[in-house]
Amino acid sequence: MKERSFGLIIGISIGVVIGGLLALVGILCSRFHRKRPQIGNSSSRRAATIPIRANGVDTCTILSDSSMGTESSRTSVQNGVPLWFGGMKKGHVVAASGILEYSYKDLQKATYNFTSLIGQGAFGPVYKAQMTAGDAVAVKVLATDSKQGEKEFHTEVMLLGRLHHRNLVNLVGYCAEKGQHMLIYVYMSKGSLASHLYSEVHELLSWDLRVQVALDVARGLEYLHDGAVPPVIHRDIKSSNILLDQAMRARVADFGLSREDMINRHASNIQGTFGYLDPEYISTRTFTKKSDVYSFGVLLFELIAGRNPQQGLMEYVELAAMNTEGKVGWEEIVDSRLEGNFDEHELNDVAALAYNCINRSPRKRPSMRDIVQVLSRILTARHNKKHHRRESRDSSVAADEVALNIDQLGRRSPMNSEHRRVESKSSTAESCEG
Ligand SMILES: Nc1ncnc2c1ncn2[C@@H]1O[C@H](COP(=O)(O)OP(=O)(O)OP(=O)(O)O)[C@@H](O)[C@H]1O
Repeated sequence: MKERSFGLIIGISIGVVIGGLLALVGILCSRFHRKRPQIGNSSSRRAATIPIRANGVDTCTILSDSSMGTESSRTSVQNGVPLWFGGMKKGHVVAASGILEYSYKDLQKATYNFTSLIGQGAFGPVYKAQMTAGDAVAVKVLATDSKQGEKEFHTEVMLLGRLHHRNLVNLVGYCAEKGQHMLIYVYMSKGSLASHLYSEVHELLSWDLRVQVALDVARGLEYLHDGAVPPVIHRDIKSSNILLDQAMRARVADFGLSREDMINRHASNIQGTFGYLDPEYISTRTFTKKSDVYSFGVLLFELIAGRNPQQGLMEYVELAAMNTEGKVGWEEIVDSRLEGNFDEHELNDVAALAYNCINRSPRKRPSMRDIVQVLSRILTARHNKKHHRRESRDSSVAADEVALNIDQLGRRSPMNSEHRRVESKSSTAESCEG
Protein backbone atom coordinates (compact mmCIF):
# COMPACT_ATOMS: atom_id res chain seq x y z
CA MET A 1 0.00 0.00 0.00
CA LYS A 2 2.80 2.28 1.04
CA GLU A 3 4.68 1.36 -2.16
CA ARG A 4 1.61 2.05 -4.30
CA SER A 5 1.06 5.55 -2.87
CA PHE A 6 4.80 6.27 -3.29
CA GLY A 7 4.55 5.26 -6.98
CA LEU A 8 1.46 7.46 -7.33
CA ILE A 9 3.31 10.47 -5.91
CA ILE A 10 6.28 9.88 -8.30
CA GLY A 11 3.90 9.55 -11.26
CA ILE A 12 2.03 12.76 -10.36
CA SER A 13 5.32 14.64 -9.88
CA ILE A 14 6.64 13.54 -13.31
CA GLY A 15 3.31 14.52 -14.84
CA VAL A 16 3.44 17.99 -13.25
CA VAL A 17 7.04 18.56 -14.44
CA ILE A 18 6.25 17.48 -18.02
CA GLY A 19 3.09 19.60 -18.03
CA GLY A 20 5.04 22.60 -16.78
CA LEU A 21 7.68 22.15 -19.48
CA LEU A 22 5.04 21.89 -22.20
CA ALA A 23 3.34 25.06 -20.95
CA LEU A 24 6.69 26.91 -21.01
CA VAL A 25 7.42 25.79 -24.58
CA GLY A 26 3.92 26.92 -25.56
CA ILE A 27 4.45 30.41 -24.08
CA LEU A 28 7.83 30.81 -25.80
CA CYS A 29 6.41 29.75 -29.19
CA SER A 30 3.50 32.18 -29.00
CA ARG A 31 5.86 35.06 -28.10
CA PHE A 32 8.14 34.23 -31.01
CA HIS A 33 5.21 34.26 -33.44
CA ARG A 34 3.94 37.58 -32.15
CA LYS A 35 7.36 39.20 -32.68
CA ARG A 36 7.99 38.04 -36.27
CA PRO A 37 5.77 40.47 -38.20
CA GLN A 38 7.59 43.48 -36.71
CA ILE A 39 10.37 43.48 -39.29
CA GLY A 40 11.83 46.86 -40.16
CA ASN A 41 11.32 48.77 -36.91
CA SER A 42 7.98 50.02 -38.05
CA SER A 43 4.70 48.88 -36.69
CA SER A 44 3.15 49.27 -40.09
CA ARG A 45 5.74 47.33 -42.03
CA ARG A 46 5.03 43.69 -42.34
CA ALA A 47 6.94 40.83 -43.84
CA ALA A 48 5.64 40.44 -47.34
CA THR A 49 3.88 37.62 -49.00
CA ILE A 50 5.37 37.42 -52.45
CA PRO A 51 4.39 34.75 -54.87
CA ILE A 52 7.20 33.69 -57.15
CA ARG A 53 7.15 31.56 -60.21
CA ALA A 54 8.95 28.34 -59.72
CA ASN A 55 11.11 27.28 -62.66
CA GLY A 56 9.12 29.21 -65.20
CA VAL A 57 6.08 26.99 -65.12
CA ASP A 58 2.62 28.25 -64.44
CA THR A 59 2.45 27.14 -60.86
CA CYS A 60 2.54 29.71 -58.13
CA THR A 61 4.86 29.39 -55.21
CA ILE A 62 3.55 31.74 -52.62
CA LEU A 63 5.55 33.13 -49.74
CA SER A 64 4.00 32.75 -46.40
CA ASP A 65 2.73 35.52 -44.19
CA SER A 66 0.28 35.21 -41.43
CA SER A 67 -1.03 38.72 -42.15
CA MET A 68 -2.15 37.65 -45.62
CA GLY A 69 -4.32 34.83 -44.45
CA THR A 70 -7.57 36.65 -45.05
CA GLU A 71 -6.68 37.32 -48.68
CA SER A 72 -5.90 33.77 -49.54
CA SER A 73 -9.25 33.33 -51.18
CA ARG A 74 -8.28 35.82 -53.89
CA THR A 75 -5.84 33.47 -55.60
CA SER A 76 -5.44 34.22 -59.27
CA VAL A 77 -3.06 33.55 -62.14
CA GLN A 78 -3.34 35.64 -65.30
CA ASN A 79 -1.35 34.92 -68.46
CA GLY A 80 1.13 32.99 -66.43
CA VAL A 81 1.63 35.93 -64.10
CA PRO A 82 0.47 35.17 -60.57
CA LEU A 83 -1.16 38.02 -58.71
CA TRP A 84 0.81 38.34 -55.53
CA PHE A 85 -2.18 39.36 -53.48
CA GLY A 86 -3.89 36.39 -54.81
CA GLY A 87 -3.85 33.29 -52.92
CA MET A 88 -1.63 31.08 -51.05
CA LYS A 89 -1.48 27.55 -52.13
CA LYS A 90 -1.16 25.53 -49.03
CA GLY A 91 1.94 23.39 -49.12
CA HIS A 92 3.79 25.86 -51.44
CA VAL A 93 4.88 28.23 -48.76
CA VAL A 94 8.36 29.70 -49.14
CA ALA A 95 10.24 31.93 -46.70
CA ALA A 96 9.87 35.69 -47.31
CA SER A 97 12.63 37.26 -49.42
CA GLY A 98 12.98 40.42 -47.35
CA ILE A 99 10.40 42.45 -49.29
CA LEU A 100 8.33 44.50 -46.89
CA GLU A 101 4.76 45.59 -47.04
CA TYR A 102 4.45 49.31 -46.27
CA SER A 103 1.26 50.89 -45.10
CA TYR A 104 -0.33 53.66 -47.16
CA LYS A 105 -0.41 55.86 -44.07
CA ASP A 106 3.34 55.57 -43.46
CA LEU A 107 4.11 56.31 -47.11
CA GLN A 108 1.73 59.24 -47.14
CA LYS A 109 3.58 60.69 -44.17
CA ALA A 110 7.06 59.93 -45.56
CA THR A 111 6.25 61.61 -48.88
CA TYR A 112 4.63 64.67 -47.28
CA ASN A 113 1.27 63.57 -48.59
CA PHE A 114 2.75 62.56 -51.96
CA THR A 115 4.29 65.93 -52.73
CA SER A 116 7.98 64.92 -52.85
CA LEU A 117 7.91 64.14 -56.57
CA ILE A 118 11.24 63.09 -58.13
CA GLY A 119 10.11 61.90 -61.52
CA GLN A 120 7.32 60.83 -63.76
CA GLY A 121 7.48 57.56 -65.67
CA ALA A 122 5.15 55.91 -68.12
CA PHE A 123 3.38 54.11 -65.28
CA GLY A 124 3.01 56.94 -62.84
CA PRO A 125 4.84 59.36 -60.55
CA VAL A 126 7.88 58.53 -58.41
CA TYR A 127 8.28 60.12 -54.95
CA LYS A 128 11.11 60.29 -52.50
CA ALA A 129 10.12 59.01 -49.06
CA GLN A 130 12.15 59.58 -45.94
CA MET A 131 11.34 56.66 -43.69
CA THR A 132 11.52 57.11 -39.94
CA ALA A 133 13.90 54.16 -39.75
CA GLY A 134 16.42 56.44 -41.53
CA ASP A 135 16.75 55.28 -45.12
CA ALA A 136 15.24 57.16 -48.02
CA VAL A 137 13.31 55.11 -50.54
CA ALA A 138 11.77 55.79 -53.94
CA VAL A 139 8.05 55.12 -54.16
CA LYS A 140 6.69 54.40 -57.62
CA VAL A 141 2.93 54.85 -57.61
CA LEU A 142 1.31 52.94 -60.43
CA ALA A 143 -1.45 54.81 -62.20
CA THR A 144 -4.70 53.21 -61.10
CA ASP A 145 -6.26 53.42 -64.55
CA SER A 146 -3.29 51.76 -66.23
CA LYS A 147 -4.00 48.16 -67.06
CA GLN A 148 -0.40 47.74 -68.10
CA GLY A 149 0.69 49.27 -64.81
CA GLU A 150 -1.32 46.70 -62.92
CA LYS A 151 0.37 43.87 -64.71
CA GLU A 152 3.66 45.66 -64.31
CA PHE A 153 3.10 45.78 -60.60
CA HIS A 154 2.60 42.07 -60.20
CA THR A 155 5.46 41.24 -62.52
CA GLU A 156 7.85 43.58 -60.75
CA VAL A 157 6.97 42.40 -57.27
CA MET A 158 7.26 38.82 -58.37
CA LEU A 159 10.56 39.29 -60.17
CA LEU A 160 12.33 41.77 -57.99
CA GLY A 161 11.39 39.95 -54.82
CA ARG A 162 13.89 37.29 -55.76
CA LEU A 163 16.39 39.31 -57.78
CA HIS A 164 19.17 40.92 -55.83
CA HIS A 165 22.39 42.30 -57.23
CA ARG A 166 24.52 45.31 -56.44
CA ASN A 167 24.02 46.60 -59.99
CA LEU A 168 20.23 46.41 -59.91
CA VAL A 169 17.88 48.91 -58.30
CA ASN A 170 16.49 46.40 -55.86
CA LEU A 171 12.88 46.34 -54.79
CA VAL A 172 12.60 46.71 -51.03
CA GLY A 173 8.86 46.77 -50.57
CA TYR A 174 5.42 47.40 -51.90
CA CYS A 175 2.10 48.82 -50.86
CA ALA A 176 -1.32 47.74 -51.97
CA GLU A 177 -3.94 49.73 -50.15
CA LYS A 178 -6.81 52.05 -50.94
CA GLY A 179 -6.89 50.78 -54.52
CA GLN A 180 -3.28 51.94 -55.03
CA HIS A 181 -0.32 49.86 -56.06
CA MET A 182 3.13 51.11 -55.15
CA LEU A 183 6.60 49.71 -55.62
CA ILE A 184 9.28 50.76 -53.18
CA TYR A 185 12.91 50.79 -54.28
CA VAL A 186 16.27 51.72 -52.83
CA TYR A 187 16.73 55.43 -53.35
CA MET A 188 19.37 56.37 -55.93
CA SER A 189 20.51 59.79 -54.85
CA LYS A 190 22.37 60.83 -58.01
CA GLY A 191 19.44 60.29 -60.36
CA SER A 192 19.48 58.85 -63.86
CA LEU A 193 22.34 58.47 -66.30
CA ALA A 194 20.23 60.38 -68.83
CA SER A 195 20.13 63.39 -66.54
CA HIS A 196 23.92 63.28 -66.18
CA LEU A 197 24.42 63.07 -69.92
CA TYR A 198 21.91 65.69 -70.98
CA SER A 199 21.11 68.03 -68.13
CA GLU A 200 23.12 71.14 -67.46
CA VAL A 201 22.50 70.74 -63.75
CA HIS A 202 25.09 68.01 -63.36
CA GLU A 203 28.82 68.11 -63.78
CA LEU A 204 30.13 66.57 -67.00
CA LEU A 205 30.56 62.81 -66.73
CA SER A 206 34.24 62.04 -67.23
CA TRP A 207 35.37 59.37 -69.68
CA ASP A 208 36.68 57.21 -66.83
CA LEU A 209 33.30 57.29 -65.11
CA ARG A 210 31.47 56.50 -68.36
CA VAL A 211 33.41 53.25 -68.78
CA GLN A 212 32.78 52.35 -65.13
CA VAL A 213 29.05 52.98 -65.64
CA ALA A 214 29.13 50.73 -68.73
CA LEU A 215 30.70 47.91 -66.71
CA ASP A 216 28.22 48.32 -63.83
CA VAL A 217 25.28 48.12 -66.23
CA ALA A 218 26.83 45.13 -68.03
CA ARG A 219 27.21 43.33 -64.69
CA GLY A 220 23.57 44.00 -63.77
CA LEU A 221 22.44 42.66 -67.13
CA GLU A 222 24.76 39.67 -66.95
CA TYR A 223 23.14 38.78 -63.65
CA LEU A 224 19.66 39.03 -65.19
CA HIS A 225 20.64 36.94 -68.22
CA ASP A 226 22.91 34.34 -66.67
CA GLY A 227 22.51 34.55 -62.91
CA ALA A 228 18.73 34.60 -62.52
CA VAL A 229 16.82 31.33 -62.77
CA PRO A 230 14.90 31.42 -65.00
CA PRO A 231 16.73 34.14 -66.95
CA VAL A 232 15.25 37.63 -67.13
CA ILE A 233 15.29 39.85 -70.20
CA HIS A 234 15.08 43.53 -69.30
CA ARG A 235 13.46 44.76 -72.55
CA ASP A 236 13.94 48.45 -71.90
CA ILE A 237 17.61 49.26 -71.44
CA LYS A 238 18.08 53.02 -71.88
CA SER A 239 19.89 55.83 -70.12
CA SER A 240 16.85 56.92 -68.11
CA ASN A 241 16.62 53.41 -66.67
CA ILE A 242 20.17 53.51 -65.38
CA LEU A 243 20.33 55.12 -61.94
CA LEU A 244 23.36 56.27 -59.98
CA ASP A 245 24.00 55.98 -56.27
CA GLN A 246 25.82 58.37 -53.97
CA ALA A 247 29.21 56.96 -55.06
CA MET A 248 28.22 57.29 -58.77
CA ARG A 249 27.98 53.53 -59.21
CA ALA A 250 25.32 52.54 -61.71
CA ARG A 251 22.40 50.20 -61.30
CA VAL A 252 19.84 48.93 -63.77
CA ALA A 253 16.31 50.04 -62.90
CA ASP A 254 12.75 49.59 -64.07
CA PHE A 255 11.87 46.05 -64.70
CA GLY A 256 8.54 47.26 -65.94
CA LEU A 257 9.06 45.55 -69.23
CA SER A 258 10.99 42.61 -67.88
CA ARG A 259 9.58 39.18 -68.37
CA GLU A 260 10.85 35.80 -67.49
CA ASP A 261 11.74 34.64 -70.91
CA MET A 262 9.30 31.78 -70.86
CA ILE A 263 6.38 34.17 -70.55
CA ASN A 264 5.03 36.07 -73.47
CA ARG A 265 7.96 35.48 -75.80
CA HIS A 266 5.83 36.51 -78.75
CA ALA A 267 4.19 39.70 -77.63
CA SER A 268 1.86 41.10 -80.24
CA ASN A 269 2.61 44.77 -79.64
CA ILE A 270 6.08 46.24 -79.72
CA GLN A 271 7.50 47.09 -76.32
CA GLY A 272 10.57 49.10 -75.51
CA THR A 273 11.85 52.55 -76.34
CA PHE A 274 12.36 53.97 -79.80
CA GLY A 275 16.05 54.38 -80.60
CA TYR A 276 17.14 51.41 -78.48
CA LEU A 277 15.06 48.71 -80.14
CA ASP A 278 16.70 45.73 -81.79
CA PRO A 279 15.67 45.76 -85.50
CA GLU A 280 15.48 41.97 -85.36
CA TYR A 281 12.88 42.24 -82.59
CA ILE A 282 10.87 44.73 -84.62
CA SER A 283 10.72 42.33 -87.57
CA THR A 284 10.25 39.05 -85.67
CA ARG A 285 8.51 40.37 -82.52
CA THR A 286 10.64 37.96 -80.57
CA PHE A 287 12.63 39.47 -77.77
CA THR A 288 15.80 37.62 -76.78
CA LYS A 289 18.79 38.29 -74.54
CA LYS A 290 20.53 39.53 -77.69
CA SER A 291 17.87 42.25 -78.00
CA ASP A 292 19.03 43.54 -74.60
CA VAL A 293 22.60 43.32 -75.94
CA TYR A 294 21.57 45.52 -78.90
CA SER A 295 20.08 48.14 -76.55
CA PHE A 296 23.20 47.95 -74.42
CA GLY A 297 25.29 48.65 -77.56
CA VAL A 298 23.20 51.76 -78.21
CA LEU A 299 23.74 52.80 -74.57
CA LEU A 300 27.52 52.40 -75.04
CA PHE A 301 27.42 54.70 -78.08
CA GLU A 302 25.32 57.12 -76.06
CA LEU A 303 28.03 57.18 -73.39
CA ILE A 304 30.72 57.69 -76.04
CA ALA A 305 28.96 60.38 -78.03
CA GLY A 306 26.83 62.02 -75.33
CA ARG A 307 23.99 62.00 -77.86
CA ASN A 308 20.42 60.86 -77.46
CA PRO A 309 19.48 57.77 -79.52
CA GLN A 310 16.16 59.43 -80.24
CA GLN A 311 17.99 62.26 -81.97
CA GLY A 312 19.86 60.41 -84.68
CA LEU A 313 22.67 58.83 -82.66
CA MET A 314 22.70 55.62 -84.68
CA GLU A 315 22.78 57.37 -88.07
CA TYR A 316 25.76 59.28 -86.77
CA VAL A 317 27.38 56.01 -85.65
CA GLU A 318 26.75 54.29 -88.99
CA LEU A 319 28.32 57.20 -90.84
CA ALA A 320 31.41 57.03 -88.63
CA ALA A 321 31.56 53.24 -89.02
CA MET A 322 32.08 53.68 -92.78
CA ASN A 323 35.46 55.22 -92.06
CA THR A 324 36.39 53.15 -89.05
CA GLU A 325 35.36 49.71 -90.34
CA GLY A 326 34.02 49.28 -86.84
CA LYS A 327 37.48 49.02 -85.27
CA VAL A 328 39.60 52.16 -84.94
CA GLY A 329 39.15 55.84 -85.63
CA TRP A 330 36.06 56.35 -83.52
CA GLU A 331 37.46 59.61 -82.14
CA GLU A 332 35.24 61.65 -84.44
CA ILE A 333 32.07 60.64 -82.60
CA VAL A 334 33.33 61.30 -79.07
CA ASP A 335 31.37 63.74 -76.93
CA SER A 336 33.02 67.07 -77.73
CA ARG A 337 32.37 68.24 -74.17
CA LEU A 338 35.11 65.85 -73.03
CA GLU A 339 37.55 68.18 -74.82
CA GLY A 340 39.85 65.32 -75.70
CA ASN A 341 40.07 64.02 -72.13
CA PHE A 342 39.83 60.32 -72.91
CA ASP A 343 42.15 57.44 -73.60
CA GLU A 344 42.16 56.69 -77.35
CA HIS A 345 42.75 52.97 -76.91
CA GLU A 346 39.93 52.67 -74.42
CA LEU A 347 37.66 54.65 -76.69
CA ASN A 348 38.35 52.45 -79.72
CA ASP A 349 37.96 49.27 -77.65
CA VAL A 350 34.64 50.39 -76.15
CA ALA A 351 33.34 51.59 -79.53
CA ALA A 352 34.39 48.36 -81.26
CA LEU A 353 32.52 46.43 -78.55
CA ALA A 354 29.46 48.65 -78.97
CA TYR A 355 29.58 48.10 -82.74
CA ASN A 356 29.58 44.31 -82.20
CA CYS A 357 26.59 44.65 -79.88
CA ILE A 358 24.53 46.37 -82.58
CA ASN A 359 25.34 43.81 -85.28
CA ARG A 360 22.23 43.20 -87.40
CA SER A 361 22.63 39.50 -86.81
CA PRO A 362 21.85 38.64 -83.17
CA ARG A 363 24.05 35.54 -83.36
CA LYS A 364 27.09 37.70 -84.02
CA ARG A 365 26.48 39.89 -81.00
CA PRO A 366 28.47 39.07 -77.86
CA SER A 367 26.73 37.77 -74.76
CA MET A 368 26.54 39.95 -71.64
CA ARG A 369 29.16 37.69 -70.09
CA ASP A 370 31.56 38.41 -73.00
CA ILE A 371 30.81 42.12 -72.65
CA VAL A 372 31.60 42.11 -68.93
CA GLN A 373 34.92 40.44 -69.68
CA VAL A 374 35.89 42.98 -72.35
CA LEU A 375 34.96 45.97 -70.17
CA SER A 376 36.69 44.47 -67.12
CA ARG A 377 39.85 44.01 -69.19
CA ILE A 378 39.69 47.64 -70.31
CA LEU A 379 39.36 48.83 -66.73
CA THR A 380 42.06 46.47 -65.46
CA ALA A 381 44.43 47.71 -68.17
CA ARG A 382 43.63 51.29 -67.16
CA HIS A 383 44.24 50.47 -63.52
CA ASN A 384 47.55 48.75 -64.32
CA LYS A 385 48.62 51.66 -66.49
CA LYS A 386 47.82 54.14 -63.73
CA HIS A 387 49.57 51.97 -61.19
CA HIS A 388 52.61 51.67 -63.43
CA ARG A 389 52.63 55.41 -64.08
CA ARG A 390 52.34 56.10 -60.36
CA GLU A 391 55.14 53.67 -59.62
CA SER A 392 57.50 55.16 -62.18
CA ARG A 393 56.51 58.65 -61.01
CA ASP A 394 57.20 57.57 -57.43
CA SER A 395 60.54 56.05 -58.36
CA SER A 396 61.58 59.14 -60.30
CA VAL A 397 60.44 61.32 -57.38
CA ALA A 398 62.44 59.04 -55.07
CA ALA A 399 65.49 59.33 -57.35
CA ASP A 400 65.12 63.14 -57.36
CA GLU A 401 64.84 63.12 -53.59
CA VAL A 402 67.97 60.99 -53.26
CA ALA A 403 69.84 63.37 -55.54
CA LEU A 404 68.56 66.34 -53.57
CA ASN A 405 69.55 64.74 -50.27
CA ILE A 406 73.01 63.99 -51.55
CA ASP A 407 73.26 67.52 -52.76
CA GLN A 408 72.03 68.96 -49.48
CA LEU A 409 74.28 66.62 -47.55
CA GLY A 410 77.10 67.79 -49.68
CA ARG A 411 76.35 71.40 -48.89
CA ARG A 412 75.82 70.88 -45.20
CA SER A 413 78.49 68.35 -44.22
CA PRO A 414 81.70 70.02 -42.90
CA MET A 415 83.61 66.94 -43.97
CA ASN A 416 82.40 67.46 -47.40
CA SER A 417 83.14 71.13 -47.48
CA GLU A 418 86.62 70.28 -46.28
CA HIS A 419 86.80 67.71 -49.00
CA ARG A 420 85.62 70.29 -51.49
CA ARG A 421 88.16 72.73 -50.31
CA VAL A 422 90.81 70.09 -50.72
CA GLU A 423 89.42 69.30 -54.11
CA SER A 424 89.34 72.93 -55.12
CA LYS A 425 92.85 73.41 -53.78
CA SER A 426 94.11 70.49 -55.76
CA SER A 427 92.24 71.64 -58.80
CA THR A 428 93.77 75.08 -58.36
CA ALA A 429 97.10 73.41 -58.01
CA GLU A 430 96.32 71.33 -61.07
CA SER A 431 95.41 74.44 -62.97
CA CYS A 432 98.54 76.18 -61.74
CA GLU A 433 100.54 73.18 -62.74
CA GLY A 434 98.89 73.24 -66.00
N1 LIG B 1 14.99 54.28 -57.15
C1 LIG B 1 15.01 55.53 -57.56
N2 LIG B 1 15.78 56.43 -56.96
C2 LIG B 1 15.83 57.71 -57.37
N3 LIG B 1 15.12 58.19 -58.42
C3 LIG B 1 14.33 57.33 -59.09
C4 LIG B 1 14.22 55.97 -58.69
N4 LIG B 1 13.37 55.37 -59.55
C5 LIG B 1 12.97 56.30 -60.42
N5 LIG B 1 13.53 57.49 -60.15
C6 LIG B 1 13.37 58.76 -60.89
O1 LIG B 1 12.04 58.84 -61.33
C7 LIG B 1 11.99 59.04 -62.75
C8 LIG B 1 10.86 58.21 -63.34
O2 LIG B 1 11.23 56.85 -63.24
P1 LIG B 1 10.43 55.69 -63.98
O3 LIG B 1 11.25 54.47 -63.86
O4 LIG B 1 9.06 55.64 -63.44
O5 LIG B 1 10.28 56.18 -65.45
P2 LIG B 1 11.36 56.36 -66.62
O6 LIG B 1 12.34 55.25 -66.54
O7 LIG B 1 11.92 57.74 -66.55
O8 LIG B 1 10.46 56.26 -67.89
P3 LIG B 1 9.66 54.98 -68.40
O9 LIG B 1 8.59 54.73 -67.41
O10 LIG B 1 9.18 55.41 -69.71
O11 LIG B 1 10.66 53.85 -68.47
C9 LIG B 1 13.36 58.63 -63.29
O12 LIG B 1 13.75 59.48 -64.31
C10 LIG B 1 14.28 58.74 -62.10
O13 LIG B 1 15.01 59.94 -62.18
